[in-house]
Amino acid sequence: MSLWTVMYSAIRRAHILARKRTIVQPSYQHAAPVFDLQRSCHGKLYEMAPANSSKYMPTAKQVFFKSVKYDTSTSGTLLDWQKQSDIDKHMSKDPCRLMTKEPGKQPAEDPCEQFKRMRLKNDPKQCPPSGSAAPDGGDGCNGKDSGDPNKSLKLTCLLGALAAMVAGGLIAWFLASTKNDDNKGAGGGSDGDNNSADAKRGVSGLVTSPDSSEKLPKHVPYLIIGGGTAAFSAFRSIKSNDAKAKVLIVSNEYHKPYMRPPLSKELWYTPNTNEKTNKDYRFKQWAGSERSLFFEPDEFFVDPEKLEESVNGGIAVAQGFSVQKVDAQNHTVTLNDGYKITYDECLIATGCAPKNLPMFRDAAPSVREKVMVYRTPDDFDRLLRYAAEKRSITIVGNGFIGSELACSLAHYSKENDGGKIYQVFQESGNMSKVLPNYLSRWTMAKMKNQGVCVIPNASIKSATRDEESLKLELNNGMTLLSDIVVVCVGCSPNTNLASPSKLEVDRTLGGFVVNAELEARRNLYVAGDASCFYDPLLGRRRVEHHDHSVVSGKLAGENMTGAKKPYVHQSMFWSDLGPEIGYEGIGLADSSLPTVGIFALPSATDARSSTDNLTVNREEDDGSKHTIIVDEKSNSDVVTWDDDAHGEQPDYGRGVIFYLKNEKIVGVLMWNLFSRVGLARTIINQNKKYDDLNEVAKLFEIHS
Ligand SMILES: Cc1cc2nc3c(=O)[nH]c(=O)nc-3n(C[C@H](O)[C@H](O)[C@H](O)COP(=O)(O)OP(=O)(O)OC[C@H]3O[C@@H](n4cnc5c(N)ncnc54)[C@H](O)[C@@H]3O)c2cc1C
Repeated sequence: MSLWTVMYSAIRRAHILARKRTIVQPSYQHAAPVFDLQRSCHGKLYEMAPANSSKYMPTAKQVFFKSVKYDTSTSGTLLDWQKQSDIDKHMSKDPCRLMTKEPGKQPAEDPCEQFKRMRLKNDPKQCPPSGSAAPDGGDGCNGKDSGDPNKSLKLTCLLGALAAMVAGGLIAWFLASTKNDDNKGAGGGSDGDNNSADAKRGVSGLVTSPDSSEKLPKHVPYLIIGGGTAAFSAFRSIKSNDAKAKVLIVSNEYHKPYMRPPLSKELWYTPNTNEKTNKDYRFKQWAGSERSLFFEPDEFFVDPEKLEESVNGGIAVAQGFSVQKVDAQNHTVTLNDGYKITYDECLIATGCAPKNLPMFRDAAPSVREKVMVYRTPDDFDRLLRYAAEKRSITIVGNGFIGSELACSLAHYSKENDGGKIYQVFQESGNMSKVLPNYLSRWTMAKMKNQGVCVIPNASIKSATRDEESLKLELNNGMTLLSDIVVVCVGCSPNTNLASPSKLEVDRTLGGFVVNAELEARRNLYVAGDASCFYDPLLGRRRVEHHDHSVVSGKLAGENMTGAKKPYVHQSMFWSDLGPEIGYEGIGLADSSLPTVGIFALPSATDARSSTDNLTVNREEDDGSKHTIIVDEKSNSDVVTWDDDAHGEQPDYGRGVIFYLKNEKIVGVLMWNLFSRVGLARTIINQNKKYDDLNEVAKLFEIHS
C-alpha cells in the first residue's frame, strides 16, 4: 500500500476512532486533547452548556437513543410529522419552525414570506410582491407611463436604454457563460465545448502551466489524463513498481491533485476558514491534526518542461490542458490545441462533472450567475464568500454532497450568525437512494435539528432574479428568496473523449467500459468515477467514491507496470452529516433493494418506553421492502415495531443495514458504527444466503 493511501487510511481511522469515542462515551468531555476538534464540531451538541454543567450535558445515551415521536395522524409532508424531540429543545431551534403545522391550527407564516417582506422593506427599489416586476430588477417596478408629453425625447431615451440593456445583457451573458464553463472545466467537466471553454479561460485570465503545450514532452512512458484522486493514486502505484518512472498528468484543472471529501465537510468546520489566508485549503481533520487538501505540496512535482531530463523520474502536471482524443492504436493523445503526446501506458482518470438542472442551465444570465454546482476548491471559495457575507443559500438535491453541504453550511451559519440554509428536494427524505425510507426521514429530522431548513417533496418551478437574490417558486406553493443556489443533483462521468477515441461507454451506467483489469484497450486503462468496470461478484458497476478512486487508481497503476491483476476489491464509502450521523458502506447500498436494518437500543427499558415493542415489515410506495429490528441490549429477544400503526419510531442511533438481492447480502451500511468495513467486506464476499440475519448482525457488535 502506498504511503499516502496509508496516511489517508490512518487519518480516516483516527477520525473514526475519535468519532466512535465521542459518540459512544457519554463522558466524552474527558477525552484526550487529540480529540479537541472532535469536540468542537461533533461535540457541538454540548456547547449549549458550560463545561461542567450537568443540566444540559446529555449523555451519549440521551443524545443518541432518545426516541423521536412522529405524529402520523396527519398525512403528508415533513411539516406535518416533524415534531420537536426533547433533543431539539436542548440543542437548537427548528429551522423550519415557523412552517410547522399543528393539527387544528392555522400554519404560521412561512419564513420565506417573512424573509421576502424584510427584503422588500429594506430595499425600496424592489417591486411589490404582486407587481409585474421585471425579474432582473429593471424597469418593471417603476416603469409606468408618467404621461410625459415629450414623447420623442422619451422614445430616444427608451431606445438608448434598450440598446444599453442589450449591450449590457450581451456582456453579462458572455461573462456568465465564461464563469459557467470555468466551473465545468474546473469541476472536471469535459461535457462542454473544450475549445470555447479554453478560449474563455484565456479571457478570464487563467493561465496554463506551462504557458504553452509546446513545452510539454513529445513522449512519456506513463501518461495520465485527469489530475484527481485516481490519477494521483495511480502515480503512487507506478512509482512504487517503477522507481524512476516518468509520469505526466494532463489536467484541465488549474490546481495540483487534491482530495475532494473535505470540501463538503471538514473545511467548513475548520475555524477561521478564510480563502485569502488559506490558499492551501488547510483543514482540521476530525482527529485534530491539520493538513492540506492537496495530496502533495507544489515542490513535490517536477516541472513538465524538465520531466524528460529528470534522472530519477517523477510526476509532472500539465495544468489547464484537456485531452480531446486518445488514439489507442498509435499510443497518442491529442490536446485541445492539437498538440500530440505519445505514451507507452496511458490511464484515463477523468472523473465526473456535476450535473445542472435544465431550468437553471437554460435560464437568463442574471439567474445563472446565482446558480452554481459544487466540486472544486474554487466552488468552495465562492460558496464561502456567500456564507461569510451571511447570505441565504439553497441547496438543491438530497444526495451525499447536497446533504453534507447543507449540514456543514448550517454549522457554519450557526457559528457565524449567518444566513438561512435551505435544502430542497423532490424525495421524501435525505439520502433516499441509499437509506431505506424510515431512516431517510429520520435523518432528515436530524438535519433539521442541525439548522437546515429541509423542504422535501418539492421541486423548483421557476427561478427569477430580483436585484440581490433569486426568487425560487416551488411546486408546493412556497417561495424562497435565496442569494445563491447550489445544485447538487449528481454527476455524469466525463466521457467526451470516448467518441473521438472510439471507446465504449456503458449505456446504462455511463463511464468507459473496461474489463476486470481496468483496461479499455491494450495499454489504455480507466480508473475512478469515470470507469465502468466488471465486478465479478456484483456485476457491472460504476462507483463515485473516494476509496474506489484510490483503489482502482492503484490497481491501474500496477497493471500499467505489468501486474495484470483483476479488480476484485470491494471499495467502501462514507459520509458524515453533522455531529450525530456518520456512516460507512460497502457493496450495493441501494434503497430500492430489500433491506434488513438492525439497530441497537441501549436497554430494554428504553426500548419499551419508546417503542412499545411492536412489529415491523414495511413496504414503501416504491415497492421496496424493509425490515426494521431493534436489538435490545439484553440480547435475549429481538423486538420490532410498526411506526405507522403506533405513531412512534425509535431513534436509529446505531446499527447495521443489510441490502439483499436474491436473499444474499450484496451491501452493508454501518450506521454510526465504525471500523467494521473489513467484516462487511468478508460477508459480501461470502456471497451466500443467511438464515438468520440477527446472527450476522451480532458480529457487528452494534452495542459496543
Ligand atoms: C464535495 C465532494 C465531497 C465528496 N465526499 C466524499 C466522501 O465523503 N466519501 C467518498 O467516498 N467520496 C466522496 N466524494 C467523491 C470522491 O471525491 C470522488 O469519487 C473522487 O474524487 C473521484 O476521483 P477521480 O480521480 O475519479 O475523479 P476526479 O477527482 O473528479 O478527477 C478527475 C479530474 O480529471 C479532469 N479531467 C476531466 N476530463 C479531462 C480531460 N479531458 N482532460 C484533462 N483532464 C480532465 C477533471 O477536471 C478532474 O481534475 C466527494 C466528492 C465531492 C465533489
